[in-house]
Amino acid sequence: MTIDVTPTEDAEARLAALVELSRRARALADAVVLTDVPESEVTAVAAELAALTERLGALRRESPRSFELGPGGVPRNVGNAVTGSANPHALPLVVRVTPERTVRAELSFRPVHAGPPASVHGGVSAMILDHLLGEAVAAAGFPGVTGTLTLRYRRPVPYGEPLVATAEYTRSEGRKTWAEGRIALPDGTALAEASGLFVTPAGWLGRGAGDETGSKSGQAPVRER
Ligand SMILES: CCCCCCCCCCCC(=O)SCCNC(=O)CCNC(=O)[C@H](O)C(C)(C)COP(=O)(O)OP(=O)(O)OC[C@H]1O[C@@H](n2cnc3c(N)ncnc32)[C@H](O)[C@@H]1OP(=O)(O)O
Repeated sequence: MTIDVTPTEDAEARLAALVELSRRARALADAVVLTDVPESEVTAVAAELAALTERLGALRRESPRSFELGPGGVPRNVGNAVTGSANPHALPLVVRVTPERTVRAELSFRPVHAGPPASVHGGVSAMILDHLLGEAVAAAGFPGVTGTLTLRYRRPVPYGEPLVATAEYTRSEGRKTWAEGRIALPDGTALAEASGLFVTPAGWLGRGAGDETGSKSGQAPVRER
């Protein structure tokens, strides 16, 4: 098979193509869980998908893309399972830091996230809240990895409807930092609430967090403790 990727290809144009591919892959996943076409058609599509998967696999990376600096030195993580625009698994969640250093994301779950009838799987909500709480501690200057995460599911979380997820730092003690967050209806009605303890790995102190190779990720440095 001919591999149509050359070393001279513009990296940003290629990333844009991967973002579009991921968007279409998400639409495909929703089509799969909703389709009612006959078995022969399902089988034919599966065969086409197998061929497409083989084409993409002709040249593989060791692992998905991780933190990197985009245009203008802005850090990004396009391969992330929650926020990665180039990861079909991601919503992708777009997280904004408010002037008060809380974090906020507008989101809408899709049919592929279904758990109980007509609502989102609790583990999917937990994944979103885990990430958002992680963003909140990072925004406060205490980036870390999740130590514990506690959820309270108040009401079924619908898919296909606009929702709002928010989170904020609450306190810090040594390398431990706590945060709280929730997924809510646009009117503020809480559907799922989370609290979490994040631990800053000792190796992150004194440099950009989440960067195993140094501070070039551009992430906020860890705050003095
Ligand atoms: C700009 C872009 C932003 C980007 C922002 C991106 C946000 C991403 C958010 C995603 C977050 C994830 O999913 S992270 C992935 C899921 N989490 C993980 O994979 C973590 C795996 N676990 C580990 O790596 C480790 O166990 C650590 C780092 C958590 C802890 O190891 P350690 O550093 O050796 O910790 P250790 O010295 O034993 O303990 C330090 C202190 O923390 C406490 N401690 C340690 N672990 C725990 C725990 N699980 N639950 C409670 N407490 C704990 C200890 O009791 C101790 O308290 P004391 O005695 O001092 O009082």
